[in-house]
Amino acid sequence: MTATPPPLPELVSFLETLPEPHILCDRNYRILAANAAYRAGSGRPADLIGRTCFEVSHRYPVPCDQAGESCPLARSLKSGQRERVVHLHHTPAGESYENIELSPVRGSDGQIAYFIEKLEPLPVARGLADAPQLTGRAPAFRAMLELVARVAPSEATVLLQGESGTGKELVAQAIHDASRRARGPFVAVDCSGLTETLFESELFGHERGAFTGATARRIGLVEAAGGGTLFLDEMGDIPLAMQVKLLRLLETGTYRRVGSTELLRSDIRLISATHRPLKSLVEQGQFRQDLFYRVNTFPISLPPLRQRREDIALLAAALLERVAPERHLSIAADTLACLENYDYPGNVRELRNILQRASLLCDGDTLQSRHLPEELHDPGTPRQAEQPPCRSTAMAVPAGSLNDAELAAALRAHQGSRKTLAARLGMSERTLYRRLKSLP
Ligand SMILES: Nc1ncnc2c1ncn2[C@@H]1O[C@H](COP(=O)(O)OP(=O)(O)OP(=O)(O)O)[C@@H](O)[C@H]1O
Repeated sequence: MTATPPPLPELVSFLETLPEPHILCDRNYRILAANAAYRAGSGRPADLIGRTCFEVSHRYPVPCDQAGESCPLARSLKSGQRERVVHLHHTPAGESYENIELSPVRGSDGQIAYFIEKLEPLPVARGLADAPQLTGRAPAFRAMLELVARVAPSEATVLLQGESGTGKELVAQAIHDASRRARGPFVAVDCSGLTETLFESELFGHERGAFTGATARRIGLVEAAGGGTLFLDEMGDIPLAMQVKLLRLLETGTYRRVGSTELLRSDIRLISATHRPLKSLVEQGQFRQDLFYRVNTFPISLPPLRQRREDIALLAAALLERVAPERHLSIAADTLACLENYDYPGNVRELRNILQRASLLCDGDTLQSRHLPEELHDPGTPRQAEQPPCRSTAMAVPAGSLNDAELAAALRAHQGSRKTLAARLGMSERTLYRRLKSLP
């Protein structure tokens, strides 16, 4: 390793004035200076200077890129320019995602001599269990979070794509919370099942007398979201005729209330979500191509839970705290194995519902595999066949520990298909049909 000349005192005193936490590193990852904001919030070791950034922030013995993470310093050395990444760091508040911006500083010979690293917490996500926030640390989750961190501060229109229950609404809220509009409203609209007329008046509002039943003037959701974010969930379900009006809103920033000729101006950022690939809807003529290009400016794919199984234990702990906050339940090892081995067609929502149900069935303080629904015991699928079935240590709960009244209530509250209802209740479709048939 080549010795690095001590940094100019002017550079160190400049960093000292910056309000955000900053450190100065050399090419060999050694910390040469840390500003007051970093020291104040750090709780990090007092003997920082001379230690490496990977050891202090990650407790890694080797640079991040050798530990399977992207290293902004290595990237910046290669690209010669500023690099940004999201990293999971050890902080006094536990593990926390941080937005890192690394800028190279060149010496008089034109070579990179130092790096200035700015570290800002990404308050919307946690690596460890923390109730309402996005939880996860799997590579697929981190890649998604990196995109969230990049796009949030901009005004770009975002399209979230992912299966039902992967956390699209949570991510939309996270983008809003990390944006300049965070103090403004976040208005979520479920576009599925809205007819054209209902959609138009919901979105744009209506004047008094605009149609039968319009007894008073009503502002629309676009207006309600003014200064904030409008989240359109299930974008693929918007009727074709409404797509034109939505496109006009996005292109010109203007719209009219139903029954009015007055042109109103909107100040919204649009985030939309879909579980159906919009591109194929375009090919089938069900979605306008021009609108597709307009909303697809910054697409983000949310990984299904089965593609981030390593997060299941972490998520289960976080979700259990949410569904049974007072009980501090733990999960038996074989039960966790069942949970980790299941495919989750309903994704994180299904995991949450499975845990909610299990917590109701469990009288003690440890969830056992007999508290899980039959699907998780069923050694039918190829993946489950690879491992010993969970049945070995536990007695399966008869399908449908929900009583008839609970099942009927769930049916009334559910708006999607029977398939998603079955997934949400943690039972097979077959069982659901059988139970529904026998309802009094
Ligand atoms: N990464 C995550 N960390 C913690 N909770 C999560 C995460 N992802 C999803 N959840 C939880 O899972 C549930 C479903 O999430 P959400 O409603 O955001 O999914 P969705 O993709 O919008 O679903 P749908 O397509 O059916 O509308 C919520 O309770 C949410 O809080």
